[in-house]
Amino acid sequence: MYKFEDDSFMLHTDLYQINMTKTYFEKGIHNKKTIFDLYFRQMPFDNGYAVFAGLERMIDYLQNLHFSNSDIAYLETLGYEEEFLAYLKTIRFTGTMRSVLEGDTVFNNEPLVQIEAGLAEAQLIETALLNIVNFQTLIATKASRIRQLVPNDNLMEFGTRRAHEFDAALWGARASIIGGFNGTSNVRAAKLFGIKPSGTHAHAMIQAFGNDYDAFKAYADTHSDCVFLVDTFDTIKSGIPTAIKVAKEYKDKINFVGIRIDSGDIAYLTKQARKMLDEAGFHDAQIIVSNDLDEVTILSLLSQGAKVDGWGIGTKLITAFDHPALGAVYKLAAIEGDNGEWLNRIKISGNIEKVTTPGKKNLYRIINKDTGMSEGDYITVYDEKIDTSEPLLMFHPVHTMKKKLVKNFEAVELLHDIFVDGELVYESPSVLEMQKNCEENLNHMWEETKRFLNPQEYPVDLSSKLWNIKNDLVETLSNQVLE
Ligand SMILES: Nc1ncnc2c1ncn2[C@@H]1O[C@H](COP(=O)(O)OP(=O)(O)OP(=O)(O)O)[C@@H](O)[C@H]1O
Ligand SMILES: O=P(O)(O)OC[C@H]1O[C@H](OP(=O)(O)OP(=O)(O)O)[C@H](O)[C@@H]1O
Ligand SMILES: O=C(O)c1cccnc1
Repeated sequence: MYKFEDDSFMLHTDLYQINMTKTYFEKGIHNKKTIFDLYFRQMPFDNGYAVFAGLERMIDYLQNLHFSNSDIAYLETLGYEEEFLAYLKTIRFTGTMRSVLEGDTVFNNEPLVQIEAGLAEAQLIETALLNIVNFQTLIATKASRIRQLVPNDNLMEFGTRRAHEFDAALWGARASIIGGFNGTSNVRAAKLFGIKPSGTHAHAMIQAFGNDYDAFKAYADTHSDCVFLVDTFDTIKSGIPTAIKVAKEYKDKINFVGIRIDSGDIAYLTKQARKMLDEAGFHDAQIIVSNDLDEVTILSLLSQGAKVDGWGIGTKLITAFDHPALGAVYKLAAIEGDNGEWLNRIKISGNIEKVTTPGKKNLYRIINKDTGMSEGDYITVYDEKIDTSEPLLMFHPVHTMKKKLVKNFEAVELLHDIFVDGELVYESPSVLEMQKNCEENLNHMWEETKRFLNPQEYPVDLSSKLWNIKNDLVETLSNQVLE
């Protein structure tokens, strides 16, 4: 299908990255060491936390980073010169990558991924890294929001048909599992990522047989686990009674898992369904619902006392319907000076929240040892030591009068070495382990951070040392502009 057998992801970048690389190369600064930070500024869905996802794909991308022959030949047709192309051919990822882990709860304005690499290398990978993290983190976060509402129910991701093409369906399914879903209808995702495939059947099958009874029987003849879709003609008058009838006729010949309702008033219908199934003795039969569900409809259905055991959620999850982009950015924080020292770099903005935090940094989660709960995240200069034997002063980086003194705490490092000087030193766990990691992270978060609506802002603070460095740099640069 693709025209080039050696197509690579290297050109999955914005043209301006290649143009900047050309400038760096021709000016001889392409190998200067740099630090880039990847972070987002606004909490998605106005949620109190986000769930990080995308690391495994970033690793795969960086491991295979190279311009293929056809990439180079294509760039030649765009007019890039031979010497520059010869240099591009040599590019591999030889830098150091540090990252938070998949399933970690993360927050705005903290470095999630830190790349320490030559300027050209670090620049060229920006677009792909953002492309991966922005989507996967968004979907994992939405999945986790849904999971918080129904901690014990079966959550199935049904979105492939409405996803923004194949890749979104695949990686979105995986992200949903990291955020807490039990299974996905996408069989390829299940195969590739070792996750649970889940599914029932569609109206087409009932239509093919012409009536509920023949269709359910046909399904029962050909499967042991049976979930019957009961809303094709009339849920109360035909679908549910017929499902019960077939389940009684087949008794132990099938495992009557339950029914699915995909239209109508879900609160009313599930209450009726529960009554009818219970009266027939099928107390364990599950009621699964679907139809354009999201957090808001689920919350409303719960408040109406809907009787639901399983939720199939597609369109609104896989497209992150109410907040379609995370908005993560990738900013240069430091560059090597002529004598090998780090020169801090900053991007000034009229909006104080958008001013970048300069330099090579470390990120810690401050866990209160008395409560086991997280007091906030704390960003330091990379070689700064946190003295856990002394109380720690945490203060809001913009509204500095908001402060607290934390005692008896531990500082857990959140950025892990993934590549060191080009060598992969990290092995990704299974997707289910990532889901477990997410649950464990959430166990350290206060309910006030996790609540669905208007959560409390989670502190992401700078150490005094880093705060001073940032403010001094802002001061110096704004004075320069004035002069
Ligand atoms: N009791 C309820 N309270 C709140 N929302 C509900 C309730 N029951 C269903 N919904 C939601 O209302 C919307 C109904 O959409 P719509 O009118 O398109 O469905 P429908 O006509 O019942 O079914 P369809 O068009 O799929 O055959 C869906 O998003 C559904 O999840
Ligand atoms: O509603 P979602 O959250 O996206 O979940 C997936 C939907 O996909 C199927 O519908 P189908 O493609 O047959 O369309 P329809 O039910 O909207 O007619 C299924 O019956 C669900 O309703
Ligand atoms: O298995 C199902 O019921 C299913 C799968 C995809 C989309 N809608 C429903």
